Amino acid sequence: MKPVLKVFTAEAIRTLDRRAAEHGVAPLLLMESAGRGAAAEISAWNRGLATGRVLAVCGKGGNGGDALSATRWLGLAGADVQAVVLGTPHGPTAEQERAFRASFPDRLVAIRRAAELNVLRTRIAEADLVLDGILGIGLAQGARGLARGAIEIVVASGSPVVALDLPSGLVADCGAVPGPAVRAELTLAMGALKPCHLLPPAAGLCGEARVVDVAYPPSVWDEVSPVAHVVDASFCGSLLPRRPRFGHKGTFGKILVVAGAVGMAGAAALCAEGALRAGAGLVHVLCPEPVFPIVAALLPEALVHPGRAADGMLSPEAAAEAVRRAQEMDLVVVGPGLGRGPGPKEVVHALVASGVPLVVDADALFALAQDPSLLRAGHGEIILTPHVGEFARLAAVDPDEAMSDKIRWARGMARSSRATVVLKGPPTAVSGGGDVYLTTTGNTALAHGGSGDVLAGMIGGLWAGGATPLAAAVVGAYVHGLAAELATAGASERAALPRDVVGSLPWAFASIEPEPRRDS
Ligand SMILES: NC(=O)C1=CN([C@@H]2O[C@H](COP(=O)(O)OP(=O)(O)OC[C@H]3O[C@@H](n4cnc5c(N)ncnc54)[C@H](O)[C@@H]3O)[C@@H](O)[C@H]2O)[C@@H](O)CC1
Ligand SMILES: [K+]
Repeated sequence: MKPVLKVFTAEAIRTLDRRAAEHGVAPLLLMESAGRGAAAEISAWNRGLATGRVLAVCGKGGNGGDALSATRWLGLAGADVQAVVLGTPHGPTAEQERAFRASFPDRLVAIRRAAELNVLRTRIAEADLVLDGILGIGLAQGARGLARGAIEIVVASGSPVVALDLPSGLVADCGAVPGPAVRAELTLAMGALKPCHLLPPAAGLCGEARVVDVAYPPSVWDEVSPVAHVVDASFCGSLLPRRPRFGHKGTFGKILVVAGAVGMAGAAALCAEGALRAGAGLVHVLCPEPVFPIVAALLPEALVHPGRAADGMLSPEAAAEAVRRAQEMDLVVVGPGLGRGPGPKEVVHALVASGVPLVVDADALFALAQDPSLLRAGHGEIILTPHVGEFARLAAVDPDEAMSDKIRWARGMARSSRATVVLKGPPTAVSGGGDVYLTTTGNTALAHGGSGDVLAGMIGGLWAGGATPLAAAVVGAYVHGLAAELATAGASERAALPRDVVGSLPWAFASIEPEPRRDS
């Protein structure tokens, strides 16, 4: 079983191509393996469309060659195939053009000028399925010229599209959509996933993304490093902290949750429950005195302490108590529903300065963003759990840029702050400054206020239970998403709430726990 799915940049794929050629594997052999694999995948995906009228729209580069090869194989299997080639192909793509003409005479038309694009319009109207081979990883900016015209025609046609490697018009290495781009029902990533298959908004144009094997010599994979890893259940299961059979509540970690304000008592309760359900032995909550009875009533398992309050929030005077209580714990989760003002700011700054291990979430991220230098000066271990908006404020970057390039940004902030960064999803990107891990579990049930509070608590619970900060963050994000999926099995994503998600955690954890579930 593959523990993780690796994600590669366009540059890494070009290195694979180059090294394969240096090992003596001709580009045409790679292209043919990609094309044949794509044809098999398309047939498995929808046999009816794969044996109907199939039109390949091909650029002059390698992506066009993939489409010509795949379509030739579909034609050999009985499909009624046509190809439109834009411009004059070179290299292996020219070989593919010759092979296509030889196999299906009069079924290939070459377009050299924009004025001839009407041919494409006519052919598309007659097709049941379009294979998009206009542009692949060769695109670094918005498509221009013939390619752009062809993309616009494919989009306007509304025909079902299978994209080869990536929907034309996308840039492989990020989720940005720099110009007109094809919307595919199925995208066949050649050799490996690229960031555009995972990151919004580009990932929204890929439809279902599947990987097609390309016949690289196995050794060349060792010569490139993935830019990210998509984690799965077995990988997360292997990262779970062990639960010794004779363990007691002290064995599994003591956590202080510093959270809540008037009107946001639920955030503190959801966070504490997330920590308990992620396995923490003891969870204390420090919240402003006015909400103390509510938090205590919401969660009988937590030990709740009333903190000094001003304006319905913790007051600056509560900072000393927060630090004192923190020092008796394994770690602190600070931020959910904490509010914004001098009290929360003072509390957060004092906790960061104290050096206690911290999960910093929500309003505590806001307090940190007011003085990010504090983060770099802090000497304790810190996990930051921002959503894109919070991240943008902390890193002083445009939110759209942070979202579409979150692999790079998560790693960059982890490096500059020396914290573990959880840049929340979908997908969620986690990095401790080295590898970046993506979790793709979850659904729109998580798009309700309160979800993040549960996640911050879970990460704290896993960390206190013995996971490394990176493992706690990865497993927390993965299982949080799984719990949302379980909470919506046979139920509506719109109606499932964070408390349903938190209630599904026992089953979500069970689905990743390796057997046996306990150590003796
Ligand atoms: N070894 C190989 O030959 C393999 C090729 N593969 C395929 O080859 C693709 C990469 O091939 P290429 O490097 O030729 O790249 P592409 O096929 O993505 O496109 C390159 C072409 O696009 C044009 N172009 C670049 N920027 C443009 C812009 N802004 N507007 C319009 N046109 C633009 C270039 O002039 C060039 O002709 C992969 O995506 C994949 O589909 C893979 O199947 C793996 C094996
Ligand atoms: K394409």
